[in-house]
Amino acid sequence: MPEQNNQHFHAPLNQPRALRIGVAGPVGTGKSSILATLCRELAGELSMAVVTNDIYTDEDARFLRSAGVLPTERIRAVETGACPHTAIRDDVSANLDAVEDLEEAYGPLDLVLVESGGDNLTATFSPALADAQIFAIDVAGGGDVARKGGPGITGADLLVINKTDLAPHVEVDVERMVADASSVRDGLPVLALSKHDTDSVARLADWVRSVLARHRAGSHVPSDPGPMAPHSHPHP
Ligand SMILES: Nc1nc2c(ncn2[C@@H]2O[C@H](COP(=O)(O)OP(=O)(O)OP(=O)(O)O)[C@@H](O)[C@H]2O)c(=O)[nH]1
Repeated sequence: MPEQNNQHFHAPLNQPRALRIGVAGPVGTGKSSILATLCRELAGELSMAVVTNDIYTDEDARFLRSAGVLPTERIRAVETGACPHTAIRDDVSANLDAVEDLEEAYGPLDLVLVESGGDNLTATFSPALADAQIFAIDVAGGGDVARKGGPGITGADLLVINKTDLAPHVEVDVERMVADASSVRDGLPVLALSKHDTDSVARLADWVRSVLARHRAGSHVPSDPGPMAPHSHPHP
């Protein structure tokens, strides 16, 4: 793990703040695992921090701290109370405070990952909180989930179809699921991912690098699929 900077930091005017990527999706689809994977892949080259949202606990933050993927003080938990949507979409102040505290304490940061509380298919981040959004569904939820639509599936900057290693056990055709998802996403990228498949993990990290490059170039929205053309990702 790289040496971490504990000094207080004020970003110079010409330096962009950290890229903020939100990760949302239904309960148990692998959001925390995606954060852990990205920290493992990218913390050697980027200065990173994480904010988790749980309804009543700080369980996701504790999972990430115990995974040892980042220094524990770079992982902050927001307890959202009853409605996880509110904290990431409507009143994002608690999350923004957490992000800004982390930038103040450990900046300059390149990347802050914000995990939403597990919810349903309608969770989306306010653009005031996240510059780009990953939405995670998984094969264990059934092959037809990708066809159900909803703002996460149709509009997230990257749709992850997770746990593809489980597909044979739950009788899901991943290629079909990717095609279904791609057809409702109007060219936005879809990634078939398994934390056990190093090629898919590398593609996930490459997507984040490409979004970061656009962020640094001053382009806010990841408007093109970058290296993740919808039909170009093999899966295990
Ligand atoms: N087989 C397999 N299991 C996975 C994969 N990714 C995550 N899991 C497992 O799925 C379960 C849920 O993963 P989490 O990362 O906790 O999911 P989450 O979306 O953060 O869960 P909530 O925060 O409770 O909504 C855990 O047992 C993970 O080990 C994967 O790629 N393959």
